[in-house]
Amino acid sequence: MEASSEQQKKSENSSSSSSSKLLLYSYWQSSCSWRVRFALSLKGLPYEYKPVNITIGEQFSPVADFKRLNPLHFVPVLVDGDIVVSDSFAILQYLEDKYPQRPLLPADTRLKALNLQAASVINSNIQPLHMLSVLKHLEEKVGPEESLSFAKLNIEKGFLALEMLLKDFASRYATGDEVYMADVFLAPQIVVSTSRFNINMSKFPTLIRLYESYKILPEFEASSPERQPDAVH
Ligand SMILES: N[C@@H](CCC(=O)N[C@@H](CS)C(=O)NCC(=O)O)C(=O)O
Repeated sequence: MEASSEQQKKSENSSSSSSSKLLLYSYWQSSCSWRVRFALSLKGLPYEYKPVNITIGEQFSPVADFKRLNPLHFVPVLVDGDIVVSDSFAILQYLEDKYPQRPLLPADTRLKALNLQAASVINSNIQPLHMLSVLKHLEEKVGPEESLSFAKLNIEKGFLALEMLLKDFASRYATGDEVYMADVFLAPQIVVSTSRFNINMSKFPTLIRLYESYKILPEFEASSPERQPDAVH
């Protein structure tokens, strides 16, 4: 009896979140949002797009009450029924557990660790050092030139680490011939670094080569900033 009521509860829980449409709070130019859009697209999961314009402070709007979704006021946020997950790293792990189709992590433990490490370098040691609020703060306190050189220095440092980490494993994609989490983090980061921060990629031959593979992936193209409903052309 107990087992069956437990099973029923489990199936109610999963159906309550799997029957409702996924919602993604996103900003078209946000690389962190792009990672999630890319992952959703790879997994073939439809979702409703909820735009949050972080350049005009919509993430702080008391009307939208965004802090209830993410107390840090950052995009992306994924809502799956009554489950709310923020931070692209956590969101990708959540998607991996809940929607295992087209895995974002390989079964091989070494390659899995490498994917997590590469994603973490971008999530912890590159993007947070060039994010909007950090650069705005530096611009005000130290100046626009210093703020830009701080961002560039940290992107290059992170890319150098990724180049070293991946060069012996990369094939068509970062850790072999399948697209995994490292790629999902790396592809948008390369675009943002070159287009917004003018990073010269010649020092990173492995990353340049990987980008050639990303460019032609339909899931990457479909999740690109220009293809989003809030894009300004
Ligand atoms: N580690 C977080 C970082 C989130 C983050 O920094 N989001 C940026 C956009 S990529 C943001 O919302 N910035 C708004 C701000 O800086 O105020 C994630 O991967 O989701």
